[in-house]
Amino acid sequence: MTRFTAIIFDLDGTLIHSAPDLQFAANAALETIGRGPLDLATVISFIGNGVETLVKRALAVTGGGDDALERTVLAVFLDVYAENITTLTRPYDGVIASLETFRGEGIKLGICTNKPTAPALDICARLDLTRYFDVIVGAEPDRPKKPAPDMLLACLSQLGCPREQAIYVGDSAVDYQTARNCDVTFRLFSKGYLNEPLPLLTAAEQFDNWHQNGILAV
Ligand SMILES: O=C(O)COP(=O)(O)O
Ligand SMILES: [Mg+2]
Repeated sequence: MTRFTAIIFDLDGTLIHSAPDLQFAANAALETIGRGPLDLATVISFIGNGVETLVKRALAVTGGGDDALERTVLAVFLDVYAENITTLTRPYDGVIASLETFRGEGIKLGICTNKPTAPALDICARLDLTRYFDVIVGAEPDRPKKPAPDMLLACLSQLGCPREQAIYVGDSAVDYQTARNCDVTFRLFSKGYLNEPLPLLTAAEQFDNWHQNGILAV
């Protein structure tokens, strides 16, 4: 029997392919200040550190911008995103079946995402994911984002799970570092939005297909 009793997942690029809706909102926000659109690969390379960073990076590559412009563009981005949050966003193939399997095995499930809490909850509700999770922790203004340990520790505490019994599954260097900062076992979904190289992971520490539930292998 496995020693793991809880699995906590990152959201964007791990459970869901959300980049096309994030790209739409980013480009709509850029358009309001006369900036041209970004392609999908560029937007994907900006995902993982939260929406503020995504907007900051989008402004930086289209001509720059100060804090006031960042705030203005972020507000438009969030408004547009709220209206188009699951237009194109879908769970990766095999995610639902995996969640069903984990629940069937009595494993506690959580989400720990740098996406703000409101859109994270909205997406889960619209994609019928909410029912699988005991806790969903999103970014809050007064809490340090990943890779700071705070969010993942909050998730563990709400699950009542000791850190040595948990796995954190993510798609990015931010997620890897978060798990390390919490001393939690990490598994990489390698077909998400990895945009920085990671230290060498063994084959058992990563997977590229949700139809293989190998992430629970020790
Ligand atoms: O909002 C982001 O930048 C990333 O969100 P994630 O933590 O779910 O990958
Ligand atoms: Mg991610």
